[in-house]
Amino acid sequence: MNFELISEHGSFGGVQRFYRHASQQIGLPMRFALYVPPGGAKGLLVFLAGLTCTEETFTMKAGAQRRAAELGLALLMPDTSPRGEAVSALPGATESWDFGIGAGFYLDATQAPWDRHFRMDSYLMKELIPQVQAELGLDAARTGISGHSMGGHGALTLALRNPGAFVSLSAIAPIAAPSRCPWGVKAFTGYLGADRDAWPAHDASALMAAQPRVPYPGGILVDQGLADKFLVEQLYPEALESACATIGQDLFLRRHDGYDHGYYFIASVIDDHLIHHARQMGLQGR
Ligand SMILES: N[C@@H](CCC(=O)N[C@@H](CSC=O)C(=O)NCC(=O)O)C(=O)O
Repeated sequence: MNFELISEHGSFGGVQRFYRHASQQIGLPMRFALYVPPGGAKGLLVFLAGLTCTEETFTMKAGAQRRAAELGLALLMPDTSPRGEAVSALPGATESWDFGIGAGFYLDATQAPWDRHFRMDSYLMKELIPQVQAELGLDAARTGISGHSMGGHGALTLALRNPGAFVSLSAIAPIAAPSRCPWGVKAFTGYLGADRDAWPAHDASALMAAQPRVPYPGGILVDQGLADKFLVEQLYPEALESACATIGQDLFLRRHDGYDHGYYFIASVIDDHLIHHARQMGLQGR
């Protein structure tokens, strides 16, 4: 494996590792975190983090390792964008927290100068996930994807753009209709261009409404806090709800009073997401 181990830490009988590797797709070094449960992985959950996050954020703040260990789930936590001097030097890469570094939006940019390194879709789907699956001896039937906010957008869009790549799908407070919200409009304009014809292919609600068949017959789990300051302006869960209803996709959209957009909310619902994925993989849930 061409992964350089940065650190490893015992965790609930398994091991939490942090790696660096030279990414062919990104053209730069990338970091990621991988939790391997005791006894080896029976399944793999990819969790994509949100704006401003790194591979450390979900790993250190969500508290997912305890239940992952019980379920036999490995957890893969990628970074949220390319980083380094070559990226920091790009105009606009560091000026705001919702674009550029820490804000890769899990797509392949088509617009210069972003198209050179901002290739998070190809990085994940053609490079990192296949390499980690091979390392763990797992295939798509034992791989699920989830994410938070921008990462929820990433999980939904990568799953819908790549039929058969994942057996299970969930999201926490996802950006569900990026073509309609300020975060998404800014990212899509910068990375994909102002021509909106290119946007529906990266918009979860548009993708869902266009599915020729129900993509996740076991249902999709989405949790949303109602005290989330980004809910009305940025997230649009009702657009995903409507799109799922249009094609007959079961969506378990749970709205929670009193929870905001942060990691206290994620930590409060993450066990249910791990169980959802384990069940879809045919692993025994508690
Ligand atoms: N700096 C921002 C807040 C940024 C923020 O809330 N990021 C979220 C993801 S938002 C959508 O993708 C996050 O997960 N942050 C990491 C954390 O540890 O909470 C501001 O000033 O509002």
